[in-house]
Amino acid sequence: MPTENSQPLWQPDARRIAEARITRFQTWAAEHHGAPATGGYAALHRWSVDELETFWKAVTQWFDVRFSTPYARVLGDRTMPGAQWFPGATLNYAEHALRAADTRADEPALLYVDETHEPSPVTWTELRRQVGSLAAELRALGVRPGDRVSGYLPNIPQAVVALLATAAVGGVWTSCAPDFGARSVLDRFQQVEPVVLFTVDGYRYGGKEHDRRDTVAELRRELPTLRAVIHIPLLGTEAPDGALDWGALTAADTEPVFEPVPFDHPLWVLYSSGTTGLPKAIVQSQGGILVEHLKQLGLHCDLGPEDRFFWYTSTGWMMWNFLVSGLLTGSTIVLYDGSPGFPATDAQWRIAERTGATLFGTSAAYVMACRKADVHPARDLDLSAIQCVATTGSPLPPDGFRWLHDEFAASGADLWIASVSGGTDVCSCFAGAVPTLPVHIGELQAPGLGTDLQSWDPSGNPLTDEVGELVVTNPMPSMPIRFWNDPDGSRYHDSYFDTYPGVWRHGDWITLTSRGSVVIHGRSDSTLNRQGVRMGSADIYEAVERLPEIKESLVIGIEQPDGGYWMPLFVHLAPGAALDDALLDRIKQTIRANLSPRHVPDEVIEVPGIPHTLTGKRIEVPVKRLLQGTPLDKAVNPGSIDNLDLLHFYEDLARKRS
Ligand SMILES: CC(=O)CC(=O)O
Repeated sequence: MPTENSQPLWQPDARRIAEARITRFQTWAAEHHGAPATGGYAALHRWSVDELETFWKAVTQWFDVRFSTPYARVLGDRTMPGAQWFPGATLNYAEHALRAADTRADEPALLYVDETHEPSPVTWTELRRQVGSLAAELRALGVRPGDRVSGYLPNIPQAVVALLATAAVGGVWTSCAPDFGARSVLDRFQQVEPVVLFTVDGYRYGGKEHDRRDTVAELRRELPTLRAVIHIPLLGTEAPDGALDWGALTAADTEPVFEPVPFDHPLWVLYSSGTTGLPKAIVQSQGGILVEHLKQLGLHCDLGPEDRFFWYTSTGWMMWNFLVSGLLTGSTIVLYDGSPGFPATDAQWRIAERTGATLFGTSAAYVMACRKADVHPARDLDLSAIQCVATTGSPLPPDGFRWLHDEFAASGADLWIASVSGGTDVCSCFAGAVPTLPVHIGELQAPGLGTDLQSWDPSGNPLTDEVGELVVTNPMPSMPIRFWNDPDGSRYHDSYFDTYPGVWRHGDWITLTSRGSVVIHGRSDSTLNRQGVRMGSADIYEAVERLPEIKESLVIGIEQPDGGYWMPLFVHLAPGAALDDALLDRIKQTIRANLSPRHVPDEVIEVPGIPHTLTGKRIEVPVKRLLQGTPLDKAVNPGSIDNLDLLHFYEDLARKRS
């Protein structure tokens, strides 16, 4: 597999290698913890998984993690699921995120940018003051450790303040982006029963204002556990009846008080849609996220106080939480609230230029869109501060690597391209950026430290240079401590551990190459994953099948060779119905209003029927495989299908599309 690509596209120079934090960490860990001093990253990685406890102890020391109560040991129990990290320890995530306020008081912690592209700084002192004020108000409102605090907010400074204030009091943060419809938000927030809701009145996107006051009113009606609603007047409206005003709650000059919480105390709930049922409500811990993100951002992304970290994301995606954790490394983080391509495709590059971003993260799809639109960011803009362009959401296709490389090389820049992959489930990366390793086209540089990433065949044999299931054979601190709405842990177990007992199976196809790099090939199950946003097909069925004209439907998503994602919705119509423009519009409108614009399919295709298993389950994976070109006899077991003839339609469609 790796031989076609034997020459790296990029190689870090000696200065970059010597100055990288990961190099300095390795030298220090060799002196203090017995890590290998030679052998480069491969040796360090091997050590980090073989000596897992020593590695994580070293991470806490290197990053000076402040334990309020010391830990008894690093790993109490390493069984997955249920590994116990740093038992006995207490600490607080928010305290670490605000540490740079002690030394860089007047420098920006946040650079906020809206669609005017004018950056507004929030200094470390100001961020710390607002968090202090809001944390005191949350306590006064009766918020106690473990209470859930929710945000229906765009990517604005107030969202960061609310997350940190919640963490400071030991509350559990959870957020949805305001382009989510009421049903999507309620499917998430009703599971966790928040006591506080932070909300905007609306948001601006693509040059337009989107008033969300009706949705907010619906959320308030349908979330009976709310004790307080805090109104952030992004569109300038008055706080509705009974809502508190953001300005009043963040006005005091109050030092934050950080609740020392157990290492495995919940920090936040993230959501990830599976194929059925409500979105999984994934709970990650304060300590687990703290150490994983210090490792990932401080060592792999090489971020520190001199950096400006910009990742294009919304609050509904784990990359937002990852971006906020940039504060842990003392970096300034760049928050952009707006359309990725407004007023033109190059918008994100312009924001990177205006903010002096040193690490610019985006989706692989955005890179491909720029290439297609003939954008020349490095030629037309001053991007000299950028050291690294990172991508995620889907694997960066080879043409994306070449385009980025050539664009920057032509302007004399030495660009490190990091394609990274992980997921909401661990709020981090399994593989991706390593500043000291070469980059090969189409490949992630290497598995992350402390992550025993492997590719397994169905019998659990490790594969090299062959496609297999992505598995992680050791616990990672940011793996979920549990799912919120899952008292016996069965949904958590079934999501990752039912294929290979005791081993995390992620649901991606992966190749580990013999040179140590990684190729991700897309989902190995039927989860929809559109540029990193995972969606449940069941949500789409529920919305669309409310229309009387739709008898049944089936949605799949296919990763395209150019990095795009094709998400067709197949509809079997009720007798007498016709898929005309009016019905098409209503289908799209229903999905947009009930779920979100991201759920709207790329195409709606009428089909003679939806195939099922003999037990009546729609067969999404076989249809996906047929459309990816797998022959029918390999895509399905014919004996397990209720109406095999229906599959010929999808087979024909695949032929026509190829
Ligand atoms: C890091 C990631 O894997 C982000 C995503 O694509 O969900």
